[in-house]
Amino acid sequence: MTAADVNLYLVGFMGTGKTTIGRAVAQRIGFTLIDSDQEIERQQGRPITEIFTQDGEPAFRALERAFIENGHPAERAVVSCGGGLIVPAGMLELLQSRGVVICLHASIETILARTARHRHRPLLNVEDPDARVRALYAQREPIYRRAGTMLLTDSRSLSEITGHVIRTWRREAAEFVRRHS
Ligand SMILES: Nc1ncnc2c1ncn2[C@@H]1O[C@H](COP(=O)(O)OP(=O)(O)OP(=O)(O)O)[C@@H](O)[C@H]1O
Ligand SMILES: O=C(O)C1=C[C@@H](O)[C@@H](O)[C@H](O)C1
Ligand SMILES: [Mg+2]
Repeated sequence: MTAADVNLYLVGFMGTGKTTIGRAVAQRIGFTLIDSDQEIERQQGRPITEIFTQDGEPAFRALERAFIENGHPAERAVVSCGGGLIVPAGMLELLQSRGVVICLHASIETILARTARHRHRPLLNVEDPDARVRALYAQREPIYRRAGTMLLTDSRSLSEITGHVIRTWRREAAEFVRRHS
């Protein structure tokens, strides 16, 4: 594999911009964009909220693992990962064995603002979504912090973040190929 073909995995908390940035990055570098949430919904023929209510969160996490293990291309893909995909043990290491992992970060205030208007995130369909976001953010921060290069997205334009992600991916893809050759 050459560095120009190495997959890019975008991880991070809900609302950090993985889907939005993933789309822009894939377009710029000519890769296929795959959003794990959208792909799982397509395979299952039902929205994530329904998977959570009908089968429970552990069933959804198993679908995420199957998607990473054998449900996406091994090369030339930008994979926008669901916000909790790297939380279960072993998932981060699995991603790191397949390509470059970049974590998008945002402050809690920014996340609250970006997630406030949406109802498609089952974990936030509760009486007090702000409290839920704060609790999950605190619980997961240590996991995101060790998930590869972390890029801050607060008050940065989409094009600035996209450029930064692409430069980081280029540098780390070269290292990835060196390590795996
Ligand atoms: N840098 C940014 N500046 C302003 N708005 C942004 C930025 N990044 C993302 N947004 C907005 O925040 C919202 C959430 O973004 P997006 O859906 O890409 O996040 P996500 O990380 O994919 O979330 P999830 O984990 O729930 O899938 C969208 O409305 C998007 O337009
Ligand atoms: O942070 C999470 O656990 C989630 C984030 C979304 O991308 C979806 O994968 C789902 O709503 C769960
Ligand atoms: Mg998304």
